[in-house]
Amino acid sequence: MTKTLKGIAASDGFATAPAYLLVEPDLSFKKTSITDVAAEVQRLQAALKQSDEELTTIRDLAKESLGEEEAQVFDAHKMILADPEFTGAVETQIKDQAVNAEQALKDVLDNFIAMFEAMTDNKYMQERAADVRDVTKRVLSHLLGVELPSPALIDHEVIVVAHDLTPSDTAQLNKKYVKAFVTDLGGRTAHSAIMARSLEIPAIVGTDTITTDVQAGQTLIVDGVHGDAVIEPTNTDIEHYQKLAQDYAQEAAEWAKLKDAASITADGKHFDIAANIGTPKDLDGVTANGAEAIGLYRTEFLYMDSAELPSEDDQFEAYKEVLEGMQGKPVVVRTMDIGGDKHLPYLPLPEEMNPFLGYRAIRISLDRQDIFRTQLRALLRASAFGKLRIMFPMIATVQEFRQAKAVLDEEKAQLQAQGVALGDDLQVGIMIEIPAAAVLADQLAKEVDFFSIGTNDLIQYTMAADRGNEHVSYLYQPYNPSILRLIKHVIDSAHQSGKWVGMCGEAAGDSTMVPLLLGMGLDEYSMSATSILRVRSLMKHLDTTELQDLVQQALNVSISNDDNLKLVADFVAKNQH
Ligand SMILES: C=C(OP(=O)(O)O)C(=O)O
Ligand SMILES: [Mg+2]
Repeated sequence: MTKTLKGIAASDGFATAPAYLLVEPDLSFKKTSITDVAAEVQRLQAALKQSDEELTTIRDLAKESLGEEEAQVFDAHKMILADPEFTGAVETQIKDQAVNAEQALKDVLDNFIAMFEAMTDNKYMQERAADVRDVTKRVLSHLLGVELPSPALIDHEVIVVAHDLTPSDTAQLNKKYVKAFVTDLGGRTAHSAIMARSLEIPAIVGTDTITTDVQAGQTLIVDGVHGDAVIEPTNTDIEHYQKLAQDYAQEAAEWAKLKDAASITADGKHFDIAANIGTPKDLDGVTANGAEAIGLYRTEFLYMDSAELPSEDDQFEAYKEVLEGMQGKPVVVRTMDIGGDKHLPYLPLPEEMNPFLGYRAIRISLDRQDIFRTQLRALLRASAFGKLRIMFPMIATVQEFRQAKAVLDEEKAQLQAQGVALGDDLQVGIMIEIPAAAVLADQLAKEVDFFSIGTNDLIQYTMAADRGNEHVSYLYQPYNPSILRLIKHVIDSAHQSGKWVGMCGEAAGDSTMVPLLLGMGLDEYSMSATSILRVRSLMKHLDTTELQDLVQQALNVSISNDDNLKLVADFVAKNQH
C-alpha cells in the first residue's frame, strides 16, 4: 500500500529506486548447553569461513569503489578472523563450557573488550576493540543466519534507509549506486544532511518511522525538495514525481548558465558566493558550480576518515591540494571541530550529558595542543600555495581567540626561523556560532581578520534546541527576529572595524534568508556547492537599495520566524528584477 512520509528536506533533488535498509538486524540469542561439541565447533568453523569470504568480497569492492584507504579496515577484520588467539579461544570455550557457539563467541568478545578497554593509554588497542566487536557481529550473523547490511556491497541503484547515518557511514556511500537517503532521525543541519548535500544526492531526514514503514526492496520515491518519501508509489505518483523532477532539472539548467558569472545584484553590487567542503574530493563540485571561494573547509572529516590522527604531512597534502585546486581564490580552513555529533574512534572523549555543550572544537584544540599545533603547522606550510584563511570554531570568549592565535603565532615564528616558505597574506578569523561571541562581536572584531557566522550552531544555542533532534526541529528558526538581530550586530561590528564577514551555516544558502542578508550587507555567502547557482540567480534579481526597508521590518516589526517567511516571500514576488 502506498504511504507518504513527511520528513525534513535535507538535500535537493528527486530519486526513485528500491529501498536498501541499513539497519542493525536482531542478533539476540539464548545461551544453550550442547552435547555434540564436534558439531558445534564445525558450525563455528563454517561461520568463520563464510565471514572471511564475505570480508574478501567487501574489501575488494570497497577498494574499487571507495579507494585503498577505506578498504583497509576490512583487511584488519580478516586478520582478526585468522588470529588463533581469538578464534582458538572461542573453540576452547565451546569445548570447556559445552555452550553454543554464539555464547562462546560472546564470552570471548567480552574478555577481549575488557582487556583492551583497560589499556586506556593505548589508543591502538582501543581501536582494535572496535574491530573485534565488528568481526564478532559478522560471525554471529552467520551463526544465526541473518543478513548484516554492508553498504560497500551495494552494486545496483538503491535508496538507503537508516535510523540515522553517522558522518562516517555517509562518507562510505557510493554515489554511483546510492541515489538518495532517508532517515528516522536528524535535522536539516545534522552532519549527515550536510554530507548528503556535498555528495549531491537527495536526502530526507527526521521521518521518525521510515525504517519500520518500508521493507527492503520496496520502491521508494524521495522528493528532497519538499521532504516527502513515498513508499510503494502508484503509477500516478510516479508520473507526478517524474514531472516535478523534470521541472527541477529545467530550473537547474537555467541556473547552470550562471556558472562563470560573478555574483552581482540587480543594482550592480558584488558579493562572494563560496562553497562548504568536507574533503579535497569535494573540489569537483566546487568548480562545477562556479564557487568564488571556499568559505568553510570542515577539516574534521580528515580526522574522521583516518584510523589514527592524521600526520602533519598528510594534512599538508590535503590543504595544499585544496589551495592549489582553487587557483588563488580564497580558502577558509576551519581547524578541527570534533565533539558534539562528530567522534574519532582513536580519540576517546569523556562521556558527557550534553556533548554539544561539552568538550569540542577549539576547547579540545586548546587542551590538546599537540594535535592543534600539528594542524597549524600543516596549514602554515600549505599557506604558500594559495590564499589561506585560518578559522577557529566555537570561540566563546576573546581570551580563547587570543590563546589560539598565540599558539598559531608561535608555530609561525618557528617555521619562519627554520626557513620554511609561508604565504604572505594569511588571515585569521573565527566562527561566530556561540551567542556570547555574537553579542561581543564588536570587541572580537578588533582582534580578528574576519568572521564567519555559523548559523547551524548559533540557532541551536540561541533557541536551546538540539540541531539533530527532529522533535525540536521547529525551533530551527533562521528568520526569527532574535537570530536576525544577532546576525545584524555581528555584521555591523565587523564593518565598523573594517573587517569582512561571511556566513557558512546552512542559512547562507537559504532563499528566504539571502534577501535579508544582502540587505544587512553580509559580504560572503558560503554554502553546499549545489546551492550556489540557485543563490547566484536569486541575487541577480534583487536590488539592495530596496532591501533596507525589508530588513527594518524583519528586525523590528515581525515577531516570528513565520512573519518573516511571509514578509520575504511577498517582497520577492513583487520585487524580482
Ligand atoms: C557551519 C557551522 O558549523 P558546523 O555545521 O560544522 O557545526 C555552523 O555551526 O553553522
Ligand atoms: Mg558549528
